[in-house]
Amino acid sequence: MDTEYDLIVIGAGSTGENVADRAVQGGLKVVIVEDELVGGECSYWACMPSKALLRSGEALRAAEAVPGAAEAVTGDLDVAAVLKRRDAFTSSWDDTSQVGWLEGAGIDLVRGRGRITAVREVTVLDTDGQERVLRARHAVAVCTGSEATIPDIPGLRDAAPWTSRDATSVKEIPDSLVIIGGGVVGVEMATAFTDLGARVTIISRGRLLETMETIVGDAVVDRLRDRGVQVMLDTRTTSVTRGPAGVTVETDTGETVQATEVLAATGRRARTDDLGLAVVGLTDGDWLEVDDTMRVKGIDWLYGVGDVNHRVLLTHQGKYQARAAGDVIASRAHGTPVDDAPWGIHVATADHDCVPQVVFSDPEAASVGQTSDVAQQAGIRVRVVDTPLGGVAGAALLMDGYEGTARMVVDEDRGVVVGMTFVGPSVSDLLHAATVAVVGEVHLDRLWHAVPSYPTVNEVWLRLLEAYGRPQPTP
Ligand SMILES: Cc1cc2nc3c(=O)[nH]c(=O)nc-3n(C[C@H](O)[C@H](O)[C@H](O)COP(=O)(O)OP(=O)(O)OC[C@H]3O[C@@H](n4cnc5c(N)ncnc54)[C@H](O)[C@@H]3O)c2cc1C
Ligand SMILES: NC(=O)c1ccc[n+]([C@@H]2O[C@H](COP(=O)([O-])OP(=O)(O)OC[C@H]3O[C@@H](n4cnc5c(N)ncnc54)[C@H](O)[C@@H]3O)[C@@H](O)[C@H]2O)c1
Repeated sequence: MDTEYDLIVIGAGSTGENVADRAVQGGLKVVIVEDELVGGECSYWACMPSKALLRSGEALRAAEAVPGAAEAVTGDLDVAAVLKRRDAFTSSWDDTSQVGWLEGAGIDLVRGRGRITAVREVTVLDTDGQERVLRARHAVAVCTGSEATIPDIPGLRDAAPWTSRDATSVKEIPDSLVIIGGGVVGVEMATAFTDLGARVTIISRGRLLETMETIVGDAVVDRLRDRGVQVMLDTRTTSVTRGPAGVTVETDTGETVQATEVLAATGRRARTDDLGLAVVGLTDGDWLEVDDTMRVKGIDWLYGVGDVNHRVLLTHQGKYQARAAGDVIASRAHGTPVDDAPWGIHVATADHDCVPQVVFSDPEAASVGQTSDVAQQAGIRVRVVDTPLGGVAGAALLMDGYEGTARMVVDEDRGVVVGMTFVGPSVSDLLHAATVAVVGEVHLDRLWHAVPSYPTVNEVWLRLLEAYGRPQPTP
């Protein structure tokens, strides 16, 4: 195999695959280095298995809320079938098909642990202890992602805590699960393991889903409690001990929780510990600080793309960055013009204020852009418009007793939507229209002409515009 390439990509997760693909399409010779499974976290331990664990419960609840279908539901979830479907989505942790995709895309693969050992040089240590030195003519792209943190809570590390990987690859559902952390992983896994029959406690040091509008956390807390989950807010975990019967978790409110397993869902750290960053004057273990073309600040041949740059820890946003990075690496290699002005083809401008995200909780939450608080802190003159989703004909048809809320955040000076949040069943399908409105900075006057189809839940757009009020021509 060759040892010299135009571009070396370290990490074949969804981001690395896309950087490599775009660079090959741009005419570069590219190798990708992967230590575990081609496809990375999203395919095997994150998005896909977690959503597979959640989907069956969601489908069951949807059927139960529609008379006629509800009568046909005669039992509980079939847990074995749910896990089998999850295994199908992870290809039982076998990456053969994704390796086939790399081959088809013209990307060379080297398996092993990559480490930067000199300028534009990566040394790969394979599982047999053999080293191979690869050299890049133009660039190295670090796409090594992130991993779960285990917080410094007394006793937690010794209590064999689960991380998200253990939760999403679970083979046997524990009787009970205590989750530390009220972010996205905590909330989604509380939902999934409740669906799958575990008794769940979630301990959050603040609210749930704190980075979203408060309407989201409030709705999710109510629903989790309705479904028997013990939700402990504003509560710190002070110690964890494991005994023969499971774990005992102590908190600063004096409450104690006993459970079979404990899941640490307290965020992520960069996977850069053993990457040779010190060789190029950076600090091992740090996130990579990059510009909008994903180039590491101060090093013209090094790029950091996806989770590892800590801009936005989401698959779709990593892939978006990857399209910009793969294209700009090719342009810089060929000496062709670089379009790095805001919203140019070689930058990931949307990372700053236009990020869409769906949380697959019960009820679902979907948001894009700035929350009202963030917009206000940014100095925007904000008007917030809330409307209930249940009053929309499409929502009433979707299920009996539909409850949800939509919140529109308007920049009053520019007359555009800068943020949108939906919380309610199946709201993920409403999100992309909001993303287009926010990214496109579509003026509210023009949005009145974007007519939502009747009777779909999208009619909530009309309700929001009516609540905001239609500007009238001046006499
Ligand atoms: C439980 C969970 C659920 C999630 N659900 C969603 C979701 O529904 N939607 C969404 O958008 N996002 C979701 N995310 C976030 C998403 O998983 C990440 O944003 C995404 O996987 C990041 O992709 P990446 O390519 O940057 O990193 P990764 O997918 O982590 O890929 C990095 C790759 O680099 C490899 N690697 C690391 N170091 C080296 C090295 N030195 N040498 C060689 N190879 C190396 C790793 O083995 C890995 O394959 C979820 C995250 C979690 C934890
Ligand atoms: N549907 C999705 O898009 C999806 C699903 C899961 C994960 N993800 C992504 O994966 C990333 C990781 O998710 P996550 O939930 O682990 O992180 P997160 O940042 O969303 O939430 C972490 C939670 O842990 C709490 N926390 C942090 N340190 C703590 C400590 N020492 N003690 C107690 N609590 C502590 C935080 O207050 C927060 O509530 C997120 O950035 C998210 O975007 C996305």
